[in-house]
Amino acid sequence: MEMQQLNYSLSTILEQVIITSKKAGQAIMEVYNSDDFDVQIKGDESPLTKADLAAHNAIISDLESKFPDIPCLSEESTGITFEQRQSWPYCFVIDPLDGTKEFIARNDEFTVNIALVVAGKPVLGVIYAPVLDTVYYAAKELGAHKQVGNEKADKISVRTLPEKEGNKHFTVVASRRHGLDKVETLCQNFASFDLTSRGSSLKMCLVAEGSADIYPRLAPTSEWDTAAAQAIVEQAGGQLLKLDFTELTYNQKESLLNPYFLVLGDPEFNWKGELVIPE
Ligand SMILES: Nc1ncnc2c1ncn2[C@@H]1O[C@H](COP(=O)(O)O)[C@@H](OP(=O)(O)O)[C@H]1O
Ligand SMILES: [Mg+2]
Repeated sequence: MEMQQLNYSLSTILEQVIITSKKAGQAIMEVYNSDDFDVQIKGDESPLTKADLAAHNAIISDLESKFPDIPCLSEESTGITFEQRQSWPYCFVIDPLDGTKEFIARNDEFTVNIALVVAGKPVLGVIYAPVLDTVYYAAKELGAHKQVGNEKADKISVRTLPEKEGNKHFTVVASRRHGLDKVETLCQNFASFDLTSRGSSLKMCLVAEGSADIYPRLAPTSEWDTAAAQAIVEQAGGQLLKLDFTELTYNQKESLLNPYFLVLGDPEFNWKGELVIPE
């Protein structure tokens, strides 16, 4: 499917999606500050709060009115079958509140994720962290940016691996909650590395902005957890790849679960030669 089928430019969509992500962030903050989360447990045993639903509603009503011909696939959408979405040439892929467990734990590391997927690839992504009032955004051919509050937006890019005592030194970012033992195995050939943790899509933003070198995700995620971040990482010069080093795709299969994946910074480094990929 060609890009020109979209009825809007990516810069028009990006401008609106940033506004929408901040509105969703405000809806989340109202719940965060009220102490009335009303935590329920969903069918997949993940938690759901009033904030997830308030953010979902804010995003859907905004995007449906601004871009009526672009369908929305949100973590909190129900009843959309694969048969229906299979025919979509493009769609928004939305996680209204990524890091619900971090939200409940009150550690501030949660985000609103909105991506535009065209023909299976994320071409635009916005990640907004409401407590940090920080937005990461990117679109194809427009680069990746980070903006804190009302400060000037900075262009971001992945970094070249730093050296320590003559060896490459890696900053590895990992989930607080999932797959840490497997990460240690994956990194066993690194001469030196340090580990840092973040909730939600902020892990991928750390690689995109050149604060971390690799984020291995050896635990389950869904398409809305990665679509926006993949656009940002790629525009920042990095990669988000499956364990066989091929690309992740979106809205191409019935299951919305992602395979395990690697987020890689330095594009010049021989990651394939250095990582110990689990079976
Ligand atoms: N068993 C599972 N299946 C699918 N996704 C899972 C999962 N366990 C965790 N996740 C995903 O991992 C995300 C949190 O990752 P992390 O712990 O790295 O911050 C969750 O985002 P949500 O908070 O949006 O549900 C959820 O989507
Ligand atoms: Mg999520």
